[in-house]
Amino acid sequence: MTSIQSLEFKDGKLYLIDQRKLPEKLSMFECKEYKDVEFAIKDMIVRGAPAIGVAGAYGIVLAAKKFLDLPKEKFLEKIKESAAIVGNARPTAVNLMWAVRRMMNVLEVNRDRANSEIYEILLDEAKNIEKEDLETNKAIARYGNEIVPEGATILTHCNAGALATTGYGTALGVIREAHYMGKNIRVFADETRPRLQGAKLTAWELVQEKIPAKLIPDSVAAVLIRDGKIDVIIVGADRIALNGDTANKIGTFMLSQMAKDFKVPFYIAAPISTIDFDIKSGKEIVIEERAATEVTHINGVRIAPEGIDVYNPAFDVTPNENITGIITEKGIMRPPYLENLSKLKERH
Ligand SMILES: CSC[C@H]1O[C@H](OP(=O)(O)O)[C@H](O)[C@@H]1O
Repeated sequence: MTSIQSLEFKDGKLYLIDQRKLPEKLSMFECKEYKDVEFAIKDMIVRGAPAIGVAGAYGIVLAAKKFLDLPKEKFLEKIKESAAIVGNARPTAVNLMWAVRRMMNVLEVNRDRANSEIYEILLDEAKNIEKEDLETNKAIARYGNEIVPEGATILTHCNAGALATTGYGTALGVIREAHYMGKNIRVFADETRPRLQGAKLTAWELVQEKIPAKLIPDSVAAVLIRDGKIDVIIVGADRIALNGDTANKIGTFMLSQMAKDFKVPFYIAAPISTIDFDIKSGKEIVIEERAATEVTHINGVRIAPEGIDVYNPAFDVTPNENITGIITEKGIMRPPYLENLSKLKERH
């Protein structure tokens, strides 16, 4: 059973697996204050929607610690300023702002308490968010296995594993669970250019646990789907609109279109905290654009000529009509998504 834990809050600091250095090196990045957390999210030391949400929550705890000795009003003001900085570190994954808002609600409710009490209450809330995430992933894994047949070949994209969450994973959690249930599954993992989360992170998780898998260049997926080699596709998500349109790592939309054309089931695995109940369609989702060097370089080595322009959107939006189902901790959501996802609001 996996024991990969992407982060840990200990002795008043947040420790993150430095995912930029995997698979060659397993090392921890230490966050002493909220600005370290902002940097870690921006530079993808920690990445993956649920993981950056939990990291963001602990960033606010670190802010409370930093400003503890200020007069009350200044203390509250500085925490709110820090929360805005951490919450805006990356725009697409809704979990970051969801976690920040949840922490701010707790701050507001307890604003009249002593600063030291507020610090402890915020720390407890961040720990709750972390604990709930792991429980959520286990529930997603159980429900997800309703759609994984014995002996299935599963295609996944990017990393929606233990490293993208506080543990176990979402899409990769379903795959893990199927493996541990003895379903004799095998995996094709897209390398996922340009940041190579599949090659560096998903492959690492699969190898750690000896889950039968093959790493493929992204462009191989279409041939496997066309040739009937894939039984089901399961990917993660960064933001889900109420109509089911889903933002996920760039390349997901292309997979979903191939799946639709060749009638391969295509599932999103995500916690309810990844649903944005304030937007009705994927058109409203902000897609993060990242640095050109992510495309022109690999591990710091230039592979494209100086002077070439680059377009590097980190995500794309899969239209709801391409999605067979959305696996959540409350069950598998099916179309009509607007009706069915809206019902989840009160359960969240
Ligand atoms: C379990 S959410 C994982 C989700 O996040 C990844 O994006 P990034 O690596 O840029 O944080 C990717 O979209 C995954 O599906």
